[in-house]
Amino acid sequence: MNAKDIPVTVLSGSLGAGKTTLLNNVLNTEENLDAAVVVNDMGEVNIDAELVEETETTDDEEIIELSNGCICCRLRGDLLDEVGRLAEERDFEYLLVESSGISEPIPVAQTFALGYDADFTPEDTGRDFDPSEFYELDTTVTVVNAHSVYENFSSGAALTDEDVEAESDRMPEGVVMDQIEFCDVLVMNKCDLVPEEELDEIEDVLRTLQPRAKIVRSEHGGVDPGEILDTGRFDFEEAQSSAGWMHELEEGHHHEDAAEEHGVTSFVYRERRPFHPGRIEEFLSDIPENVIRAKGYFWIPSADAVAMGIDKAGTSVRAGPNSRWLASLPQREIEKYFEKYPEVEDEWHPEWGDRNTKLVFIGREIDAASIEEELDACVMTDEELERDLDSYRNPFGSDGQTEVGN
Ligand SMILES: Nc1nc2c(ncn2[C@@H]2O[C@H](COP(=O)(O)OP(=O)(O)OP(=O)(O)O)[C@@H](O)[C@H]2O)c(=O)[nH]1
Repeated sequence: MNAKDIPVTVLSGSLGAGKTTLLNNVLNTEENLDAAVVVNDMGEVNIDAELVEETETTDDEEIIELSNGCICCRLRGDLLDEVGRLAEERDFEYLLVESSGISEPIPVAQTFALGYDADFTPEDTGRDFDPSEFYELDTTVTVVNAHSVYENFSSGAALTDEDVEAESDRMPEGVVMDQIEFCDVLVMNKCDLVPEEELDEIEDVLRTLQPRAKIVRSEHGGVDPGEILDTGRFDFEEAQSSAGWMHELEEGHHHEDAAEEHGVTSFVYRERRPFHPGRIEEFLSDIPENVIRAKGYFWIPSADAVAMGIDKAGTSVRAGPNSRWLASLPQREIEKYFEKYPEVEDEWHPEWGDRNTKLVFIGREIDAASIEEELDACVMTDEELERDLDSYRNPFGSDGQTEVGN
């Protein structure tokens, strides 16, 4: 193995701020980028990793998924385990870690900066591996949604730290503030959604909160890879002197799972039968407010060849064609796919093939049972399924994901 330290970039940012978009952008911009990627998602199903995988990854890239927990707490040992395994297996130039929207950035950074400590000994993972031997924390990046900063502060009043605290309560992660305060690069994403003349003000707010970071504006995560990879910006001494970092050192890692601490829960909805297009459209235009984020895909009969994706971030709900169902391809192609991914064949439905619905909901104190009930009511009845399926209207168009409702 190479003794050289691999620079690590840790991406943080609130739910839906655009971390995955930025990650994909960076992976696709630079040809032959020799990077390994760790994606951490809160839900049981790692939709983020699926979304990252959908974009073309070259053989040079490897994506590790860590699901159902957050890498700053419960999955911290797993993170160490995986990056240890990676370093043993092969050489690569960069390690990119996308933490879940609710991860506290400090413990994640500490994992790389300090390696094991008294609480996380190699014995915990049965591995004699200290990440700081092979990795060097290089850049901590926080992606913020410029639009939500704008929406919260557009009253014209002076912008204070309290405003941001208030915003982070709403967001609903008190973590947002930590994420802004603790980073080397602050990506102000979704600039396209903010009036041009407001951008400077938003940047001022962010700079007040985080004078040390380099602020980079972006639209759809379009950031030059050089801004976040191997920048050498992480400064252990300086980071250590920041209040949050000290606090974390003193507290140790016995904090609750960040998810529970902030009342954030998630659940997955799965269904084999299609949704009635009209009813699911209605559901999507009226998703309960405490659902902060919804992601995934569903099937409606009127769009037989394509899976409909949904993406809710803040008040915006987008839905529309996402990717083709395998079942719509020629049999020969399907067989080829089965050879490569036998698990897909295992789940194949005799009539519908791979068509199915998988939706992840993340929210603050969400009522999973009632959402499930509402979705169940969107599923087509036996009677409806007997009709000619092509006769159903597709309300989501054929042009990618577009805004639903209001
Ligand atoms: N208008 C606009 N939309 C954006 C921009 N960046 C990302 N989006 C959209 O915002 C939504 C959320 O983006 P993601 O990249 O999935 O966000 P994320 O931070 O990875 O989300 P989580 O993993 O759930 O925390 C998607 O629908 C993106 O297409 C942007 O700059 N402008």
